[in-house]
Amino acid sequence: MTVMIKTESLTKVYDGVKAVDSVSLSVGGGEVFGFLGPNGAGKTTTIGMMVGLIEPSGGKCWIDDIDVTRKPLEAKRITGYLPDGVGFYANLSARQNLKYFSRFYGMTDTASDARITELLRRVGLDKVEKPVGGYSRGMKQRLGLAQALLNDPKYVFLDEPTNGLDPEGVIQFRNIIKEMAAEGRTVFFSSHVLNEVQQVCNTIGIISKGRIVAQGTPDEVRRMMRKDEHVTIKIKVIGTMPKLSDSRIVSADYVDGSAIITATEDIRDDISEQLYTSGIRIRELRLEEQTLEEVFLNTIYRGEKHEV
Ligand SMILES: Nc1ncnc2c1ncn2[C@@H]1O[C@H](COP(=O)(O)OP(=O)(O)OP(=O)(O)O)[C@@H](O)[C@H]1O
Repeated sequence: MTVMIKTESLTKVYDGVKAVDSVSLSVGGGEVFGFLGPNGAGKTTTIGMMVGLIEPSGGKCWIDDIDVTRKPLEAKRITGYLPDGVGFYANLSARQNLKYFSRFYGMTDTASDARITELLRRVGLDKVEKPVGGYSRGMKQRLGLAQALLNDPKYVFLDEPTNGLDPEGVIQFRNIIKEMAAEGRTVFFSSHVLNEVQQVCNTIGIISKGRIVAQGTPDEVRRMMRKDEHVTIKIKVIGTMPKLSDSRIVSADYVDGSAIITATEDIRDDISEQLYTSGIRIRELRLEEQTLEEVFLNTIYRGEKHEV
């Protein structure tokens, strides 16, 4: 897959502290990329630099081979952006708000009217006439999405789009993201909720304290993060489980015919050999897979903030 969004050592320093620290990411065309990290990790700042709103202290970002720092206007033409906490004119309707934004894209009235009608229908706001001031958070988010799609962008950046939405709103949003991907758009969206990201993303990047700590498909990230972790092995035998001796065992819990072993590496073959030699029959011997949730939680407590 061709890489269409790329950052290289993207860095932002605020008051001597690196809010974003050498972030290098690559996202393939048509992918849905989940940018995952806890509050304050640097997601908004990274996206701000990627959409040309925040000037980086260092590093580079390309969208579709356009250098965003050097040609921000060119990049904005093919980019849609839903900021965290999107703002609208409270006394105008959804249509009037979108009409106002469409002027920034230099769209003709006929073109924008047709596009706005289609987008309002898509986000389920075509029948709502009241001013946006009376909208729920979910409705405002959906209107924000329509605004982000006004210029029919190839690249869509969504900053915490499901934050504060009720479960039904989250499902609607997820479906719209899937639709956008099916239309061939590349979607980059941030979240601090792992489940959100797992449901719709082909690839994910985890940011913690300004640094990327893992990147790849959900499976790859799981494996990558597990590499320097201890492994957990579950054993069940017929009869009594004997104590095992192996210098790579970090801790062990023995209960009747079973044991849970934490070791520095996968030692199942050696365990199997030991049990076999002692004449013990194995009923179960398996490696406990770490869930992506556990990987995420372990990861976010690891990153270090680097002083300049
Ligand atoms: N304009 C600014 N001036 C100074 N510090 C800032 C500024 N913007 C962000 N920061 C700091 O940079 C760090 C990263 O913030 P950022 O908003 O990018 O994180 P985030 O992952 O988007 O979190 P959240 O989900 O809470 O918005 C935080 O420590 C924040 O306080």
